[in-house]
Amino acid sequence: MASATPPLLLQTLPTRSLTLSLHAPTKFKLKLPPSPSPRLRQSRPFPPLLKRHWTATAITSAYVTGPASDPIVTEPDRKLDSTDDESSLTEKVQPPELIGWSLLWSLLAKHKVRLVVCAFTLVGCTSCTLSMPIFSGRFFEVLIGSRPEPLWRLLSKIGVLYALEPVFTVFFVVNMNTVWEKVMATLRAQIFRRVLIQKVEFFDRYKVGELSALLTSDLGSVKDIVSENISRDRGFRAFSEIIGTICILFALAPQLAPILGFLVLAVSFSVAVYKRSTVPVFKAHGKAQASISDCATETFSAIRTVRSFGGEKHQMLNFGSQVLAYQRSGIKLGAFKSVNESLTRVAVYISLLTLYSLGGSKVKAGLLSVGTIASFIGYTFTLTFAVQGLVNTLGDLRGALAAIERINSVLSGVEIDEALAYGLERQIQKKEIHDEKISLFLINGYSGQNEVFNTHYMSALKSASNVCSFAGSGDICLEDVHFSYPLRPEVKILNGLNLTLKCGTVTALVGSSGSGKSTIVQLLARFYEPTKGRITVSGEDVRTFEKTEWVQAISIVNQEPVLFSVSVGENIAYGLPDDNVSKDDIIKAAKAANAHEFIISLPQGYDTLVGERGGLLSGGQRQRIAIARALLKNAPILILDEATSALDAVSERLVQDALDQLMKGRTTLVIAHRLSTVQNANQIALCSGGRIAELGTHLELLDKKGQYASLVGTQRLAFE
Ligand SMILES: Nc1ncnc2c1ncn2[C@@H]1O[C@H](COP(=O)(O)OP(=O)(O)OP(=O)(O)O)[C@@H](O)[C@H]1O
Repeated sequence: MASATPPLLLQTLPTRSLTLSLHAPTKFKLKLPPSPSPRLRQSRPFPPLLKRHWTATAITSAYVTGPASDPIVTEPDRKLDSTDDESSLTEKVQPPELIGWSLLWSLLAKHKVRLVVCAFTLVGCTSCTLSMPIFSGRFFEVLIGSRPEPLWRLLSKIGVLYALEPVFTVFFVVNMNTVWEKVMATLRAQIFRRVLIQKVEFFDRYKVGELSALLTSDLGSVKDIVSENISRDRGFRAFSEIIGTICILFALAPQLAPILGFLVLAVSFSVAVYKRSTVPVFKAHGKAQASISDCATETFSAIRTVRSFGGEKHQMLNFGSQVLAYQRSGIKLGAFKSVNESLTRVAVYISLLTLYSLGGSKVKAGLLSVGTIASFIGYTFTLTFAVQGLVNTLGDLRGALAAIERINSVLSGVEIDEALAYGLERQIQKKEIHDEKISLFLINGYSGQNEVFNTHYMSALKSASNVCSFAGSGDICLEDVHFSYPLRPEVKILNGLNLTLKCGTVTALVGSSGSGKSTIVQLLARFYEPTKGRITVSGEDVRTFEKTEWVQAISIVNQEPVLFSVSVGENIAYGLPDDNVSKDDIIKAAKAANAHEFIISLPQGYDTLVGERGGLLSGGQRQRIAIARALLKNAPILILDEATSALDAVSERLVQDALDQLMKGRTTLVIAHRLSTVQNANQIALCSGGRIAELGTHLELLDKKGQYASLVGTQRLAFE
């Protein structure tokens, strides 16, 4: 039976510092804080039972301290220390942001050499650009004879400028773009990973379209801030041209420069203020676009349902209304943009007119040379375009900041599944450092991603290698399990449920619809954690195992198995995603699952693509591939959640044979609506009112004449 003592290592540690062999052969050194709080030892077993809030400690006490990823605990965990102190738990602290300055800085810092080249070439191309109007002025002076310089010499200088500017530009653009693409690739990977490690309720809360938009449109806005602002008159170039031009204007004609400078500032200021006032319109347009994408995703992913209900017209009307909303906001946006454009132009013409009248009179009075005024005209244009460009860049920057805010608000870290994140971190740290795909998910020297893993909690985890041996040799017990779904905390689904799944035997779970059968499966799979009580395997609380390791001990075959849109062979090999699975093993599993015959009759055999979610295969074929996948995985715990209920008689027989093969020697939980499946189980548990109301064999429960007997009686047809 389960041990009543919470297995948190910290609670039983006799000394302040000791070495634990948790992950043989690696020894983990666990340093305890100088004065462990007495409350720490009395604290409840696991943080997930607590109402978790981010604290400053969560940010500073990073779990992973280096590439070797040995969990060295260096600081007391205030979350555990304060478990009895509800007031400190309810203290609201801003969770860590995914995209912040420190992350961006650490990503950019990896490309110092390229950034230095960018800075150098930026200065080079800006200098060339800013020298051009001066040479244009000199050109006019040479033409009218006021400058005693040979034309060929001047032209050759201009030629050198014209040659250098594009060369500097190429180096600037290529390096800047490369740096940003690399930063974006890492950010994209980090966002994907952050979504992946969220708790399951996070996926209940957000739509798939909303989440994929973070990686596409939102990150696209962040990418554009450099990609779309790398050309001349945008971004850094525009900024450096503005500064350079103003300096040159003051040097050339201090009497004219203040007026022009003031005008240009007025232009930029008015445009910027005006553009800022259009932010809500831009946002509404972005939202309308996202709704279109949501509607299309939902329609196409449910195309069979749409078709079966003749829902095309309904979906068209729905899509049409989204398109019209997008169109309306686009037209509104166009009006704002046109006003923007003309405002800028009006301001430019005012600048030129001022220059012509003031500058012209000064030239006539002999206070300015013709060459200088010609240069001024050039600088006026340079300045105008640069200001416009910079304002556009600021607009893009605003969009990018809004996108970052959106990404951060969705992925701010409060719903991270720490037990999963911890295991995943260890897995990817273990991978070859040279693996480029994996290195995208690791940021050397940046600890911001890792600080979320609670040090004490994680250092109490059991050895990964034990999971399957524990699960294969002992019973699984649900002890006084209470549970409510996080999105509906007020509705109690399980209410002190106790159930023992005896090692190597089959337990059938029955009960009316909505009684919580699938919920039990989700708890066993650790998609959710009990709100009270615990689940043990061989007496060990399952929370002492890393989630990534726990999933190795459990196979689930659902009514609607999901296949990936890769080949049949790859789908079966997904049972062991980390290893190189031999074709022989795949075939062996397929044969045991009664799938080999139909697979070899497919056009490309095991290399046949199965289509999106396995849509190119029949339900029974999909099911047998899922069983082959589970057979290959060879997990000691098996859960069959109505695995045959969607099949016809022939398919069911084939699948049932495969399942019988799969169940051999495993601790199995079966949820089924068919009596034939249920009555052969070693024990039958009837779930009702959030508890196990009846437990026994088929005959025992029939004799009891309780709920099971009436279920069999009243639903005999459904059962048979
Ligand atoms: N993700 C979720 N969030 C909130 N409530 C949920 C969620 N999933 C299920 N529920 C609710 O939990 C209750 C139990 O659902 P569950 O799927 O476990 O029942 P079940 O016994 O498996 O039913 P069935 O036999 O119809 O599959 C239901 O009232 C359901 O509405």
